[in-house]
Amino acid sequence: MVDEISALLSLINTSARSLERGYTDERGRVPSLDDTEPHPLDGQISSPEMREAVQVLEGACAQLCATLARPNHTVLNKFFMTALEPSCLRVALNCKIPDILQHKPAGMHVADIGKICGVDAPKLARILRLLSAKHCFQEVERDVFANTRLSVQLLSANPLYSLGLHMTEDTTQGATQLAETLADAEWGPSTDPAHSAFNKVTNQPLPMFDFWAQDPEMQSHGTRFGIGMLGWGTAVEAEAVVRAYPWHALPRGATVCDLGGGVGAMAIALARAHPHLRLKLQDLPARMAQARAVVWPAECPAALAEDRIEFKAIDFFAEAPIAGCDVYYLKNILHAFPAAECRTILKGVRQAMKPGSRVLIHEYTLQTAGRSALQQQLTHAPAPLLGNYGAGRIRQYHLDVSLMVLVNGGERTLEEYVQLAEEAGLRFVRVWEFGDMNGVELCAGEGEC
Ligand SMILES: C[S@@+](CC[C@H](N)C(=O)[O-])C[C@H]1O[C@@H](n2cnc3c(N)ncnc32)[C@H](O)[C@@H]1O
Repeated sequence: MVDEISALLSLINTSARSLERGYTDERGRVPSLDDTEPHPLDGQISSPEMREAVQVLEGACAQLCATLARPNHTVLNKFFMTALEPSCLRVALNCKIPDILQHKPAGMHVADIGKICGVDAPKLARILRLLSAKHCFQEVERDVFANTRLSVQLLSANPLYSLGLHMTEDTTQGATQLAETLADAEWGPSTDPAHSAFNKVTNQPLPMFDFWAQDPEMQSHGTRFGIGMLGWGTAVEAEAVVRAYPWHALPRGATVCDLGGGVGAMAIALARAHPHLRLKLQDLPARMAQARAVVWPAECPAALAEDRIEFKAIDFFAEAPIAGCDVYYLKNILHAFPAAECRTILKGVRQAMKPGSRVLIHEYTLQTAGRSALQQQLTHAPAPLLGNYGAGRIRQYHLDVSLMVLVNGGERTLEEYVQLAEEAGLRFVRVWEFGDMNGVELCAGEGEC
């Protein structure tokens, strides 16, 4: 045990020093929690070294604390009581407290904050104090609160604010019915997206996205989810794929179909970084209209002017995507659907492929205990950390269960993706590690791949 503790301390030391060096290389200073101006690195995709160091640091700190603290203490602190945190955060978000505290480096008395947002000041102080204990806000003197490096991420202009509202409301409320949903004889084993904990709590029969689209009172939830997804993408550094996959090796004029690409967040990143590619964006008609008329003219006019982008509406359950593309890219699509629907989508892609086409599925690939031949291809944490980095990669499991709560969906393991692909006539080529999520590359299952 002493050896394990020394090894964990050594991992903490090495990873923390590595992060310190990563920051100081850029601007000569490690950011402080009190900083309310972003560090230049905050808006950039992390280097693989810094990303790895954060995962090791978080995993090792959590493992060390779980090892050395009394177990009943840890169960209370890390599992039971944390359930209150989303509710406290929701109060702060509803009140837009980060906005209220903006440009107030010396802080503001809670009596004044309470007056602006109409919440009882003594109660608000207790909520802000709890959040301050985790560095989201700081109590600079008694009852005077200021922003921190974390709370400025929740300014209402930041898409993370919308994500926070969605998670602290839709997800948190839905999660209260998870145990009841799993215990339900019909809903427990069901893969119907309308048999979710979210449906139990909202007591209505539509899958979440349809409910938001069809009920006028719920449309704001759909809108904030859409904005929130931009915040999610930035926080999880989804754009790492733009540099980490060898798009540059594709010949000039090679075609990439972003299937279910929404308004094109990823296609825009690709079009900007790799102007030699021709992009095809496919999604439901409303998204295509929004992409063509609003998003691309503002975000990527060069691709429009140079005719490097084509928009084509699709229902991927009813038809195949544009035929003959070099790469079919599917990000965060399959995790929302049961296996039968995924096979339909992938068979459509298979039908559209030409010899040499590739499919790139960009999702989390869940790491489980044990190391199958396929799982060997994923990076494993250094001992004595859990092989999956434990708390250092907790987001994949959080998202997996969020999907279960909201739409009865879920993330998959690499083995499950490979099986789905084979059932659709595709063959596994390799897995790419893009940091948070991974890319599962497939080819048409015949001839040379
Ligand atoms: C979670 S979003 C992912 C969007 C994008 N790939 C990304 O990662 O930002 C799922 C996308 O699938 C699209 N979608 C859902 N059902 C569809 C269908 N039947 N045909 C085409 N697109 C669909 C949605 O409109 C949405 O844009």
